[in-house]
Amino acid sequence: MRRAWTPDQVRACETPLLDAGQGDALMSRAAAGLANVCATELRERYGHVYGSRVLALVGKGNNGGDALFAACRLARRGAHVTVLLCAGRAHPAGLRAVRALNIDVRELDESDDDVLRFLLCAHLVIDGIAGTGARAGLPDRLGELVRRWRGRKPGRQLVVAVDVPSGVDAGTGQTGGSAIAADVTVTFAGLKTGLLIPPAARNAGRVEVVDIGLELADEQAVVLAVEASDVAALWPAPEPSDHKYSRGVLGLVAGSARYPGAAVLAADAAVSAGVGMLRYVGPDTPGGLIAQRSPEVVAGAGRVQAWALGSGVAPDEESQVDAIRAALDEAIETQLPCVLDAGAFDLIYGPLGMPAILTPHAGELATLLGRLSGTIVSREEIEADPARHAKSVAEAANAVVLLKGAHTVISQPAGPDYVQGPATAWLATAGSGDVLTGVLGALAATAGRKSLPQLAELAALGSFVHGQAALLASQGGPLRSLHVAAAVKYAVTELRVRAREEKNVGQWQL
Ligand SMILES: NC(=O)C1=CN([C@@H]2O[C@H](COP(=O)(O)OP(=O)(O)OC[C@H]3O[C@@H](n4cnc5c(N)ncnc54)[C@H](O)[C@@H]3O)[C@@H](O)[C@H]2O)[C@@H](O)CC1
Ligand SMILES: Nc1ncnc2c1ncn2[C@@H]1O[C@H](COP(=O)(O)OP(=O)(O)O)[C@@H](O)[C@H]1O
Ligand SMILES: [K+]
Repeated sequence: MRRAWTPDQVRACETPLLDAGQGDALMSRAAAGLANVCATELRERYGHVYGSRVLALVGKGNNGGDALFAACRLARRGAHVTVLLCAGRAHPAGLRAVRALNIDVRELDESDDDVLRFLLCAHLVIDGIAGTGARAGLPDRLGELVRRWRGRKPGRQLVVAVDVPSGVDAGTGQTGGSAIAADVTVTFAGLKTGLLIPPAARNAGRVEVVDIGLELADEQAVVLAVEASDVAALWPAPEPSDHKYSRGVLGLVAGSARYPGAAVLAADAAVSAGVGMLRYVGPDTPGGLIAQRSPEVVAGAGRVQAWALGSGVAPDEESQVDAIRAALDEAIETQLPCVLDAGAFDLIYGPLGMPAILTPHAGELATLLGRLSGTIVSREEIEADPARHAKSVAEAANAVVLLKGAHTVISQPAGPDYVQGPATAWLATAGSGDVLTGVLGALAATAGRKSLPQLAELAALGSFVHGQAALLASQGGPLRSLHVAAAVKYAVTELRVRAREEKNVGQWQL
């Protein structure tokens, strides 16, 4: 599991060390780790550190201090370093150190063309403008220069951000008007929440963590991300004594005459994800299509351990809307977990009476937010701060909210958020959300876990595997949602086999 902590948590962890006079040692470790990553990246991209042109952008805080000490280390290894002071002042000891090495130090009072020339000619730009102490957005002139640089940036140029990309809010993940887009972010002690949360997560690039001797407690992390090594342990697997009913039956109310495909895709995905049994509730179209494609599926209502409701159900499809209502009533009575999508959102007016995962995209989240809390928010506003808006709906609906998008944000009323990064943008195609509903439904039915924190973890697991299946289906090119559904089986199998091989254990020992 990847874990992230708020800047305040990291600061609280630093304080005792700073009080004990360890500040210089922390910065020295941070700078050493940063310089090592920069050197490795330079060697990989250009073959050498010696002779490479490095530009360090330096703000007035400790983030700039890290950049200055790292710049010294690179200069000692033969790099041609230029320092650009972006805020007039800079970390005094760091500045003394670069001056002692006769490193070229410039200020932002150079002309725009000169600053742009420095930015465009460097092999490596180190972004030490601002770190965890900063707000979103860059100061006006700097922001404008960064925008112009981004528009003309050479493809091979490397940008390494110190701790967080400048211009992002290290806590909330907001980016303001302008921010640095890094290839690599070298962060200290542990990930800051803004490195996982979109839109800032897009600016971070690959994130490397440098150990500077702080101990952040795993259980206090507030943003998590499921990764490949978690799947084998978390994915519900049958015991030798299991049968189809003990494994878990999923009820699916999805699809309609207008949108039959949604039901076919969700059913296919649930079967591919290894549900004990799937019961499909709905009209002959799409019921007949499901029977043709997935003969494992049983038609008609019956006892289930979870419901997946709403994909491809239009509000005027009365019989399907009634079936969703009946399933919700049953779920409230017996506390069955439900996965709610699309057409099921129209039936949510307040806190839900059963454990549930809602799977809106940004437009659907905007509608839910309006209905549940009277807040009018546009799709764009949600995309600029998805974690906050997902949390509002999670609280108002007392449910897990999985907000779909390039990054998937999973929020719950109390407990950590999860953010799953994009696996492949080819997944942005019709029907891929219906596949996700099927995967989540299968997990809810077979995991036997229904507290909201457990459902949030399952939602993150389902989202991660959905992405892995998309990678298998895509192979770097276009994909069909139907193929993503089929690939769910292979994604789970591959990750389980890999874990078995790594642990060198037998078939039943995971
Ligand atoms: N405190 C420590 O012990 C350690 C801190 N480290 C570094 O220190 C950083 C935090 O240092 P600071 O608290 O000095 O904070 P920053 O280096 O983020 O600087 C904050 C200052 O930048 C200015 N600023 C605010 N928003 C800005 C923006 N959007 N663009 C440009 N400038 C802006 C403000 O005047 C603010 O005072 C961390 O991110 C990390 O890089 C590391 O050296 C490791 C040890
Ligand atoms: N740019 C993107 N990169 C990666 N994944 C994406 C991107 N855009 C959308 N997705 C994912 O694709 C799926 C789309 O779901 P949804 O919007 O419900 O589509 P549909 O209703 O057609 O099934 C979600 O899982 C979402 O997270
Ligand atoms: K930075």
